[in-house]
Amino acid sequence: MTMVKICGLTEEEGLDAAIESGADMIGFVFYPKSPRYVTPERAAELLDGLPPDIFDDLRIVGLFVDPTDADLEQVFRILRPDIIQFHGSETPERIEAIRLDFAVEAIKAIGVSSAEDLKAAEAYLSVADYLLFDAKPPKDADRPGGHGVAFDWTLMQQWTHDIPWLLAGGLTPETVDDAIRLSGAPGVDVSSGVESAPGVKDPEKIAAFFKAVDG
Ligand SMILES: O=C(O)c1ccccc1N[C@@H]1O[C@H](COP(=O)(O)O)[C@@H](O)[C@H]1O
Repeated sequence: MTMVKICGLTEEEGLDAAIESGADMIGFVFYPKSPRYVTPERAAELLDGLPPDIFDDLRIVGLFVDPTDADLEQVFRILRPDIIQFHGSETPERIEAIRLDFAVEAIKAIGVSSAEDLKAAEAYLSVADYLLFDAKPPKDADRPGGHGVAFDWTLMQQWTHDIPWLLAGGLTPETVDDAIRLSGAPGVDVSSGVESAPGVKDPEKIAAFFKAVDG
């Protein structure tokens, strides 16, 4: 079974569609420059209405970009993500320290445009619980992800390490089956590809995405 993460949830409709479709992970973006930014209070409000047994099979991911301890504390005072997604330039040492201090698992996002980027990712093997391979952002971008941009999925055929990993970047219901086949990904992560507008998830696209993954 391919692991699926739906990221950048802001509204009940998208959250319900992700859960009904069987998401393994759902992500909240705690990066203020993102159109998918939510306050910790809003994320907690969205989660509060859910039956407790949902969390037996669903992991909550908090996405941060180069967070300070204060950024993390501000969120952890209100809700406790199971996993932090590090989507900035965090060093392996910084991730290791946060993992221990906040007793949380870690996804490290790696921007990929060449095989050299895969080599650089090896530095995170001992400190991350998962790696997430995403396209690099466009040059003038004000945020490092969530642009709907894909990279050459076949590059991932060179990745041979055992660590669990997710493929991200520009995935859609139309492309995800090819992406899995060409990359060999054990998991996929999508945000803009299942939206009707930036920050607005489309329940029909979420359902179609899962259908394509399972297909
Ligand atoms: O979604 C964002 O706005 C965002 C902001 C800052 C860092 C990462 C962000 N999104 C993540 O980027 C990848 C790929 O997204 P997409 O499917 O291409 O839209 C994914 O992990 C998002 O969660």
